[in-house]
Amino acid sequence: MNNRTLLVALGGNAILQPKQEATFENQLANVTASCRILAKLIRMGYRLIITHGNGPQVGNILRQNEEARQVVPQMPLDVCSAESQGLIGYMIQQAMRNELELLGIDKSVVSIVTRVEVSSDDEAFRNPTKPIGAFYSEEEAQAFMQEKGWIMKEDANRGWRRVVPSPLPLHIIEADVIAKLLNEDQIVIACGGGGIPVVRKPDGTYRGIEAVIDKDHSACKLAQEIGADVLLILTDVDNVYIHYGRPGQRALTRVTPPELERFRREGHFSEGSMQPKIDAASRFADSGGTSIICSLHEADLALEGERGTLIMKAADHA
Ligand SMILES: Nc1ncnc2c1ncn2[C@@H]1O[C@H](COP(=O)(O)OP(=O)(O)O)[C@@H](O)[C@H]1O
Ligand SMILES: NC(=O)OP(=O)(O)O
Repeated sequence: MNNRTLLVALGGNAILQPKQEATFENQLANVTASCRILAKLIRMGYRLIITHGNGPQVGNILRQNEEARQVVPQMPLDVCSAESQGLIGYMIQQAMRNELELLGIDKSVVSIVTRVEVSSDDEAFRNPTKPIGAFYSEEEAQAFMQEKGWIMKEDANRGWRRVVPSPLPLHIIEADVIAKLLNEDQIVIACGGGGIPVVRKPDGTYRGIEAVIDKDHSACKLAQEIGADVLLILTDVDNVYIHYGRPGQRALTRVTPPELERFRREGHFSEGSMQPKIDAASRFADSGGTSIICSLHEADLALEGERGTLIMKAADHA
């Protein structure tokens, strides 16, 4: 048995695949399958903190609010993020507890509504880049931009999506309580959807701000603040690749942050998908931790060093 602390960042596909309708049933089925895999890691003896994306969900909650605003008051985007933490946290909490029950493991699972400090001066507020909600065709996107004033961009050749500001996380406000729960052997779901963005006022109080933080960036920050051993970024590809999807494609198995930086400059990683994972993994490795990017389905093998892309500082590779 080992007692290492894993911060698991669950990718969007673990909750909703791009072509699926965003029904509760579809999402719960995906989350249940994902929790079956995560439960194996708990059986292997790892202590787990789970964080997750919320792009499709927070976009849909925002749209529900906008469409229903003649009937019920509209909530701001930070509140929509909080709602998405509850929605997804509930699904993971229920599915994970059920999977543990089936394995005869008596551990409780708890979701924390997590606030994350950002700067109101972050340049992201002038340049929205974070895709949320559903995918649309170019014609639909043009109509939304004209009629509703949305800012929309093409997302990795999969269609057009609305984009919102995505500032960098500065501090996980609930980090202390997350660490305490972990020490009490609880499985903690935290920083969902990158956390609820808030800014600190001069008097030390906080207020929410309308944005969606990238979950990979917050996962790295939380992993650093609670002293996790491994940042495990689970997605739908088995490795990070160079020349991805092109002739000469090659899987990276062990790599250092400076090597990744060289590959980034050569243009190997897509901005809206792999790049935030690379940034988060490199930053965590630079601060002395181990990062792994791998397929959700191979998480256990990746932790044994048999699959996935391992990112560590150069000296640790020796
Ligand atoms: N160099 C690369 N190596 C591997 N995958 C890449 C690369 N560049 C872009 N990708 C894309 O990144 C995707 C994973 O990112 P994303 O869709 O944001 O995942 P998630 O929703 O799981 O966080 C993969 O499906 C792949 O298409
Ligand atoms: N907040 C966030 O990064 O969500 P996705 O991973 O779903 O884009």
